Amino acid sequence: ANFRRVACPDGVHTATNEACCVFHSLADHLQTITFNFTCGEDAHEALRLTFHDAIGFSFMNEALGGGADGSIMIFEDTELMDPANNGVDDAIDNLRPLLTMFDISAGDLIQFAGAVAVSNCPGAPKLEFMAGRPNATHPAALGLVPKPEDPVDMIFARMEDAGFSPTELVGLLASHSIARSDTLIDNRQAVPFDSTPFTFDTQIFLEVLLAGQESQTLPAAAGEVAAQVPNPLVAQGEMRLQSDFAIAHSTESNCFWQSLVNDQNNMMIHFHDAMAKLAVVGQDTSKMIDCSEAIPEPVPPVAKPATFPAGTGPELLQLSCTENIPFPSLATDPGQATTIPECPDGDINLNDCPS
Ligand code: HEM
Ligand SMILES: [Ca+2]
Ligand SMILES: [Mn+2]
Repeated sequence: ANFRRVACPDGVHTATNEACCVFHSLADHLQTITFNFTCGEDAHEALRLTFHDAIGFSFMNEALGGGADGSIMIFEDTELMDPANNGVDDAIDNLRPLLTMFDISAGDLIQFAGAVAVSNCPGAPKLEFMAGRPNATHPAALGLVPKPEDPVDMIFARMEDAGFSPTELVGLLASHSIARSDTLIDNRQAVPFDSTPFTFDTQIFLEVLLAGQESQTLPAAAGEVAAQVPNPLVAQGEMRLQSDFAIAHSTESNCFWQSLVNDQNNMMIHFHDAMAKLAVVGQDTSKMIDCSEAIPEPVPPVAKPATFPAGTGPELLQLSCTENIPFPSLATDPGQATTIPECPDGDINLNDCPS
């Protein structure tokens, strides 16, 4: 191992490899300006963007896309015609100015920003970052990004064609622990997928297993199935993606999904490993340089086991795994139905979030 560090041109940082210097500076900018060291909306959307760029790849036909190559930013006008990419324009708009401020490719920017973003979320693992993605020369074909209303076998086939098993997909879906929809429900923003959208915890794996009671619209929106944690008067309840529900119950993935409930450590490992793969889809890693050192140390997990949200309980569990795996015994949060915070600081009114 090379233990010498080089002094970076910015006069502030040192790096194991000169090629990593720019990422140390970029991390500072992302943290202080773009994300404000917070696991908020902009961080969530930056993480989502890593997937929507990288999944534009097909082993069956490599002409369809270059994977994690920045094409979604470089050819935004084309790729955003795919309805599966609804909403990713916000992340692209946030990040695009950095392309002119830092000497980096669009693909590197997207994957690096996602890895820095998630470090702000309590309980996220420290992700890897390999530098050196050449800029995309053509857009990815439309139709490569899974949609929540797609049949689960179609989703698995699409993921397999990009190199991911059902287990790896479940690992990636830990991301839906810090996720809210802006586009699926008419006239609604930031509808959360679990009761703790600013904490990278296993609540998503638990709450998707609870019997549905209420959808956000009647009938449910395309890609939505009813969720258990309802809309209290003061704020909005959560929604379930049809795809998360189907993946939680498919025989290909249901036992693994269920096993992640209250297993923070295993969730972190599987998310870490699958993200390492996702970040280099379509890339020749032998030509890349490991700049993981530029990723900030993540905020540690909150020391709280998974719990049934207030007003729910084990009687609502729908378990389809037929292997004899005991389900963890979990407490139920006390009090009236859970009110899900809308801001990272715990405020329940989206209009009051610090920007
Ligand atoms: C079967 C595959 C997947 C489907 C169908 C899916 C679908 C969706 C949908 C419909 C939304 C809401 C977008 C909106 O309305 O604003 C969303 C949000 C999100 N997804 Fe996924 N997703 C999938 C996999 C992934 C993966 C692999 C990642 C990981 C990198 C990811 C990360 C996120 C994040 C972080 C958000 C939240 C964005 C925000 O809060 O603004 N998703 N996903
Ligand atoms: Ca969560
Ligand atoms: Mn959003």
